[in-house]
Amino acid sequence: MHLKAPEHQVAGHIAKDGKPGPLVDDKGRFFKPLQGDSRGEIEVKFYESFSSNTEVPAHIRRYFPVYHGTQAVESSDGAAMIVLENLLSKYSKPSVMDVKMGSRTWYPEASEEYIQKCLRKDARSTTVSSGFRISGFEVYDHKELSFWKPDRKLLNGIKVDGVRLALRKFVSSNTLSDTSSKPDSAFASSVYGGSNGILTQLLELKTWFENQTFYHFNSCSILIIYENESIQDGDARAQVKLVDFAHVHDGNGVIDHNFLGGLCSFINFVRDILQSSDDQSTQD
Ligand SMILES: O=P(O)(O)O[C@@H]1[C@@H](OP(=O)(O)O)[C@H](OP(=O)(O)O)[C@H](O)[C@H](OP(=O)(O)O)[C@H]1OP(=O)(O)O
Ligand SMILES: Nc1ncnc2c1ncn2[C@@H]1O[C@H](COP(=O)(O)OP(=O)(O)O)[C@@H](O)[C@H]1O
Repeated sequence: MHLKAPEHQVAGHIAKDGKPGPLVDDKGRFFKPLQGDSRGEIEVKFYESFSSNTEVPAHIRRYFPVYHGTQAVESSDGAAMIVLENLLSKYSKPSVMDVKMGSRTWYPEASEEYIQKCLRKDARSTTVSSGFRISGFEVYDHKELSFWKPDRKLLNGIKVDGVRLALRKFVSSNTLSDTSSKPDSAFASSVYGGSNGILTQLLELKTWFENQTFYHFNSCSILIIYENESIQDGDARAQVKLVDFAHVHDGNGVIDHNFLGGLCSFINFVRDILQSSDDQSTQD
């Protein structure tokens, strides 16, 4: 089995200091190392529960990676990994964004030290103010014919205006590394809009989150993906997926207000960008 590091990982842990990072194979699978601190255990428990939960409707299940169990990976010194569907295996030039949901990324059961660390990051980013933060993104630049990724440390400190700009850049075709050029939002309507677009998918997820009380998705991310190879022919292949369940807890019959609030806020940002790009094209 030939495994390699994923080409388009936009956030999260990577192989460092002797610790394994995620890997992908050529059969469409993504291997995520089981993290210590009970995180790996929690994530496996979530996937096992979710996979067998017959009350999750099929149209919601499609927003989650398919789970293929766990496996010791020889080429990674026998490290235990969670085997998932590689969400990008069918994309050739994907643009990808990771949005960490919720106005708090900590939860009362965590250690005081961990809570303080999360609180600092939440306050410095738009987590507290807007209910989500952009953890990372990568976008294909159609002028430069290459991928562009903003610096993660800079991205962690952006405020509301920075989020609006990032969401525009994510759907723009012009030179993105040039800070003086205004993002053209050329693909806003094909990616964010339409009956298969990001907004429609987010709204479908929101309807489920308004009712589901099985899980509390602490510190979980939404991945947004689209294909640049076909976007200029109007085929965006836009997808919303949920990832990172290392801090999911039982919902115990209570709505996940933290995730739901962040999702509503994120929907408003996306809707505003769609609205302003519609207004712009009417003026042109
Ligand atoms: O260790 P750090 O400071 O890089 O923090 C990780 C975060 O990176 P950040 O700097 O916030 O972008 C990282 O955030 P991203 O997934 O990169 O958005 C995770 O929150 C990670 O925790 P976990 O995988 O959810 O358990 C975080 O790891 P822990 O701090 O929970 O170990
Ligand atoms: N199933 C998947 N398929 C493809 N890419 C993925 C998948 N899961 C995660 N990723 C990529 O890896 C990144 C980190 O994943 P995540 O589960 O959040 O790891 P961590 O727990 O280290 O934060 C995501 O931002 C995304 O780029």
